[in-house]
Amino acid sequence: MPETPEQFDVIVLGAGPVGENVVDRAQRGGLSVAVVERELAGGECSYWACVPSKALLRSVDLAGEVSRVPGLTAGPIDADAVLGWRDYMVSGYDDSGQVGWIDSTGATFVRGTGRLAGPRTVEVSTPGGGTRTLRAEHAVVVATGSVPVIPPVPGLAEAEPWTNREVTGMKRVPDRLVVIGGGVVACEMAQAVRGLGASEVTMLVRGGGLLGRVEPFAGEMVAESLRERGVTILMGRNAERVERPEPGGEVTVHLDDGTTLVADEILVAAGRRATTADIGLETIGLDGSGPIRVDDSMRATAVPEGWLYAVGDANGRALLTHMGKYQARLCGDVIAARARGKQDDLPSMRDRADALGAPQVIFTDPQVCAVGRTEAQARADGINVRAVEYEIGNVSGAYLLGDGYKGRAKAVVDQDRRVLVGVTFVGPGTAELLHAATIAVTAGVTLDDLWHAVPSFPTVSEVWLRLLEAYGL
Ligand SMILES: Cc1cc2nc3c(=O)[nH]c(=O)nc-3n(C[C@H](O)[C@H](O)[C@H](O)COP(=O)(O)OP(=O)(O)OC[C@H]3O[C@@H](n4cnc5c(N)ncnc54)[C@H](O)[C@@H]3O)c2cc1C
Ligand SMILES: NC(=O)c1ccc[n+]([C@@H]2O[C@H](COP(=O)([O-])OP(=O)(O)OC[C@H]3O[C@@H](n4cnc5c(N)ncnc54)[C@H](O)[C@@H]3O)[C@@H](O)[C@H]2O)c1
Repeated sequence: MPETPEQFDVIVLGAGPVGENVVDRAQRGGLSVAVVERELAGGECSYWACVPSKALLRSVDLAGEVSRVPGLTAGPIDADAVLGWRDYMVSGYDDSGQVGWIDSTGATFVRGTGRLAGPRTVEVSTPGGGTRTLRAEHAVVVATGSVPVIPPVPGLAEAEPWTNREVTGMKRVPDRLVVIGGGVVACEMAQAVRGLGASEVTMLVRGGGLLGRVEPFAGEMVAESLRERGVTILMGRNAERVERPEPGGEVTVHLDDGTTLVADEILVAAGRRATTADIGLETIGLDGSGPIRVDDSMRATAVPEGWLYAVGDANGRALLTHMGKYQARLCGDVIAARARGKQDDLPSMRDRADALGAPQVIFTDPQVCAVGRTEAQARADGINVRAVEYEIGNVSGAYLLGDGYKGRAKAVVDQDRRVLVGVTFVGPGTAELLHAATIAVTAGVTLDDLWHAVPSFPTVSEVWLRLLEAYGL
């Protein structure tokens, strides 16, 4: 006899940071929620991405800062201690704290791999080999995140390359590392591995620059800094073939210019794809070949009756934890409102931030902090643009931070509305400047109003004043 499905108002597939936030908001909205997780509650972000990568970078970043301050010398970094700090920050890869938090919300945590089995139904294969069938009265929310893309280079998959999981979880620092990619993961991890003691780190960058989605000068400044730290960056170079005859032994990478590199490990940081291929989307007429398209309330556009939602990396809007969590908050609220027949289109219930351009901090030294559009994007969008730039090192607050401070700021202005549509800061210690820019871009604060937001002397924030002056105020 088929078992009776367990009934919930909402089923969330995936308990990463994004799924957890849907749980929180839907529970607060008075709905019963089940959340299904096949690995660790907390997701990629907590154990193999944001948290461990920033834990590994912290001492490297601080050593760079100390080296710029006269009278201080950074001692050698104790890599084992840093790896221990990383283990602490990921709670020893134990999710009992996060599961305890989910329990405390009143939601039902279900450990296992979930798959859609027709409309509103999720089948969970549990670790003990059993199956549980869950049925949602109101909504199923896909929050399954993303997985790394392994390019189809002959021999690469067989060489068991490192991905974000192995590099953030490394037990010891490899002496020689080859990195495929020039994006965010590649830059942050090249800096960490080199800073923690690798003697050779070589990046293979298929295009002509690093960090393709931000202003070009940001990639150039990060490239210069990585080179100064001893990282080799091969621009326009591709791996053609990879060999690792002995599992765990040396890796040989054959490049497209006929040369070879030999390393202890090879890290693939070539982008990610949404985890949608194996979650049963075909049972509801979707193909699972990419991110799930959603409207601004996170509802899947291709599903009749509107019971399927997708948030975070799974919808492909912005592969960033804070953006996924923002989507999750509004998604949980929208589902609760719709379930109760309440107004579901309050201003807080639609995604505006992704279209404006998600804020992002890249934790290299220099940090790269950007929100809104780049100048090129703004022009392509038909905005009447004028961009201004300023060397952050000329601001008193920056040069007081240490000798040879290098940084640059750029503001992209919509001349017709006299508002900022994009801001980029590149420089040490600029991460905390970004939120002011995010507020200005999101709220459409005019330059004439910004003029009255007086930055304190001597802080790096005085760069705001200099940008306005560069524009002509
Ligand atoms: C190295 C690295 C560093 C990063 N650093 C930052 C950073 O500093 N700041 C930032 O904002 N972003 C960062 N990111 C991006 C960030 O990690 C992601 O945007 C974020 O994790 C997305 O959250 P999510 O909940 O959508 O997905 P995930 O964190 O991937 O969680 C999805 C969860 O769903 C589960 N799941 C998947 N399929 C199923 C299934 N069928 N059944 C049950 N459970 C399932 C998974 O096990 C996982 O726990 C980084 C990414 C990487 C790779
Ligand atoms: N600090 C942060 O906010 C942070 C940190 C790490 C990751 N993330 C997020 O995680 C996501 C994934 O990061 P990522 O670095 O893997 O992706 P990415 O999209 O930033 O960079 C991918 C890189 O791989 C290269 N590439 C793609 N296919 C290739 C191929 N076949 N051969 C060689 N090179 C190839 C691209 O040219 C690019 O340089 C990003 O979207 C990012 O937003 C964020």
